[in-house]
Amino acid sequence: MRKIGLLGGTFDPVHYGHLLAAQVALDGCGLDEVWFIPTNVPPHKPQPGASSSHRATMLQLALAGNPGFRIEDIELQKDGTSYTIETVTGLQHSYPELSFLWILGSDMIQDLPNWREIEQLAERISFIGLERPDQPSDESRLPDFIRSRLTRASMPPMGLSSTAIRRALKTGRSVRYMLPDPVIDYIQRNGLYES
Ligand SMILES: Nc1ncnc2c1ncn2[C@@H]1O[C@H](COP(=O)(O)OP(=O)(O)OP(=O)(O)O)[C@@H](O)[C@H]1O
Ligand SMILES: O=C(O)c1ccc[n+]([C@@H]2O[C@H](COP(=O)([O-])O)[C@@H](O)[C@H]2O)c1
Repeated sequence: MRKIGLLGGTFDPVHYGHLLAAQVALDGCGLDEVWFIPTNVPPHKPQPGASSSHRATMLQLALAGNPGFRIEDIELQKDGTSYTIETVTGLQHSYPELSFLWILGSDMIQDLPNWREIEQLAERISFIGLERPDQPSDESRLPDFIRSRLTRASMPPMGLSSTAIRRALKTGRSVRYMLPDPVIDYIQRNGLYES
């Protein structure tokens, strides 16, 4: 069965932390591909600063040239909040021949017990967790049913976040080398994150 890693996120904007996380999961966990899933409305954070269409275009620019990466727009096709249980159920229904794993950083690992229908989600899919330097996760605090479905992939710690990038852009500081140049050009051409 082909193994597909799913990296869900707001990608507001996409940055090298996302891209490296996807690449180490691909290489380290024997995945065939990683699909990036931009949320419509994220469940546990404020509305994104950029529209769905801008976030999807930035993602497209960032993924160009990597045959192992692609965008899956299932969440953008639906109105309202994007719950992972619905996304995973939908993808497993559409692609019964594929095996899916959900990739997430340590901030989200800590948050898993609060996700919608997490027991059912953990029965459907296992998780690949990556440490973020600023947000260490304590696995011993996770319930057994999540811990038993969690594999770690090791990643050179990258203290990048979309929040820090939006803040830098707002105050006119450079974001060079934090995200791909074509994405920076797109942000500037479209005047994103200025206010
Ligand atoms: N630097 C990073 N290292 C490892 N994982 C990351 C990193 N940045 C984001 N991720 C993971 O990628 C997924 C999508 O993240 P998201 O799009 O919310 O980015 P973010 O940088 O956390 O955004 P924001 O700062 O707006 O909250 C999440 O699982 C998150 O934990
Ligand atoms: O399904 C849930 O309850 C749930 C709660 C929080 C986050 N998620 C998913 O986790 C991914 C990363 O979330 P975020 O907030 O860091 O963009 C994204 O795909 C979200 O839809 C999902």
